[in-house]
Amino acid sequence: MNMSVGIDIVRVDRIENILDKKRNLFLSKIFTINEIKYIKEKNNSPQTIAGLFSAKESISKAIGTGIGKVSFKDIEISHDRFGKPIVTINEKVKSFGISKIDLAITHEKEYAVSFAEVEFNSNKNAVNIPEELKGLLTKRNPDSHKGDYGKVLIIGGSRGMTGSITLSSKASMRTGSGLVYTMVPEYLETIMSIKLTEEIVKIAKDNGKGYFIKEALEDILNNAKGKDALAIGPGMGTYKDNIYLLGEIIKNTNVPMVIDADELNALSKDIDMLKNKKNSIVITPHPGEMARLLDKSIKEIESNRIYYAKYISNKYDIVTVLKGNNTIVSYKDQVYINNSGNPGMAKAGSGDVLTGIITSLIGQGLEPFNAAKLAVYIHGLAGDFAKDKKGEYSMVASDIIENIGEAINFLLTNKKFSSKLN
Ligand SMILES: NC(=O)C1=CN([C@@H]2O[C@H](COP(=O)(O)OP(=O)(O)OC[C@H]3O[C@@H](n4cnc5c(N)ncnc54)[C@H](O)[C@@H]3O)[C@@H](O)[C@H]2O)[C@@H](O)CC1
Ligand SMILES: Nc1ncnc2c1ncn2[C@@H]1O[C@H](COP(=O)(O)OP(=O)(O)O)[C@@H](O)[C@H]1O
Ligand SMILES: [Mg+2]
Repeated sequence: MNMSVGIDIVRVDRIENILDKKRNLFLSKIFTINEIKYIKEKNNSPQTIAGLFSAKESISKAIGTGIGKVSFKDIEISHDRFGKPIVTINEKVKSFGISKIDLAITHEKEYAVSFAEVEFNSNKNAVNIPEELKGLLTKRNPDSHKGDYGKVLIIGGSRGMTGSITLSSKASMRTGSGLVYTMVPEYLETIMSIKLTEEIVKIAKDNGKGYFIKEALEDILNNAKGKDALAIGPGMGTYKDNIYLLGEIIKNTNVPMVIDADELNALSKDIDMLKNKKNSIVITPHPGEMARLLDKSIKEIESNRIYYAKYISNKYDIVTVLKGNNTIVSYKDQVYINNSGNPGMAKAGSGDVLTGIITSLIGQGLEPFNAAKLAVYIHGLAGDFAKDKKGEYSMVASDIIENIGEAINFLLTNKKFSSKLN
C-alpha cells in the first residue's frame, strides 16, 4: 500500500480579511453546499472556515497534486457525531487511485492547522475505473465472427503523412474492430499496402497528386456505404478540396463519424456544415484545433476548457473531445474529465491513435458519447502502461497502440496481464 501525507497551516486573520472583502464569493468558490451549512451552524466562525480551508490544502498536498489538478470543491469535509472530520471525494479525485483519506484539524485563536493522510491502491496504475465507464465493454461472445464487431472506414493520409492514418487504422484493429478499411489517395496505395497488414487498403481517385481532391468524393461515399463508423482527417494535409469533401460527406452519409486533424481545420472554414449531419459526429480537437474552430486564442481555450467543450457540443449537437492533459469529453450538458495518460503522450501521432480507438468503439455499437469517454480512458491508460515500459521520454504513439490490449484487459478484469510489469 502507498501512503502519502500533507500538512497545512493558515492564519485565521488572513481568512477574516478575505471574508470582510468578498465573503460570498470566497465561500461559494471554496466550499460545497453542505460545508457552507456546517459553517453557518458554527456561527460563521473564522477559525472553522480557516480549518476547513487548510484541510483541503493538506489533502491536495497528500494526493500529490496540490490545488489545481484537484479543485477545492472536489473535496467535501463533513463530521461524524463525535466531530471527527470525514473526507468525501468525487469520482475525478478517486480516479487518482485513492482508497482512503484520514484528516485531522486543529485551531487556536490565530492559526488553523490540518494534517491529511492518503492511501493509494498498491498498484500505481490501478487507477479506479470511473463508475460511468464500467460495463461499457463486455466479453466477446464465443460464437461471434468478425462481422459482429463493426466495419470501420478510416479516411486520410497524403504524401509525406502516411504515419497518422497508419496509427489510426492499427489502433482501431487493436481496439477490437472486426474489419478496418483504410482509405488513402491512390498515389499512396503501394506504400500503405506495405505498411498495413490486417487492415484493407482502399483508394480514392487523386489524379496522381498524392492528396484528396474533389473527384475522390464518389469513391469515399461508395466506401462509406454499409460501414458502422468512419473517421476522417488524420494526415490529409491542408488542401483546399478538404472543405468541399467534408461538407459533402456530412451531407450525404448516415454513418456515425469522427472528425480529426486536418478535417477539423477544414471544418473551421465552414463550421455550419455540421448542421447538415445525418448521424452522430464526434470531433477530437487539441487546443490548437479548438482555437481555430472557434476563432479564439489557444490561451482563451485553455483557460476555459469545460466551457468551450460544452459550448461547441451544445451548439452543434455533437460529441466534443477536447484533448490535452485531463481531456474533456462533452455532449449536451454532460461532461467527463479524463484522468489517465501522461506527458509522454505529448508526441506526434498520439491523437491519431485516439481517433482509431473512438471509431472502433462506435463501430462496435457503443453510443458515441460513451465510445468517446471510454476511448479517452483506454488511450490514456495504454499510454500509462507504455510509460511503465519505455519511460515518458522514449515512448511513442506506436507504443500506445501496443498497450491498448493491456488497457482493455484491465477494464474487463481489473488486472494487468503483462508479467514484465512491477
Ligand atoms: N506521422 C504522421 O503522419 C503524423 C501526421 N500528423 C498530421 O499532421 C497534421 C498537422 O497536425 P498538427 O496537430 O501537428 O498541427 P496543428 O498545426 O494543427 O497543431 C499543432 C499546434 O497546436 C497547438 N497545440 C496542440 N496541442 C496543444 C495543447 N495540448 N496545448 C496547447 N496547444 C496545443 C500547438 O501550438 C501546436 O504547435 C495533421 O494532418 C496530422 O494528422 C500528426 O498526427 C503527427 C503524426
Ligand atoms: N501532457 C499530457 N497528458 C496526457 N495526455 C496528453 C498530454 N499531452 C498530449 N496528450 C494526449 O496526446 C494526444 C495528442 O493529440 P494530437 O495533438 O492530436 O496528436 P497528433 O495529431 O500528433 O496525433 C491527445 O489525446 C492528448 O490528450
Ligand atoms: Mg491530431
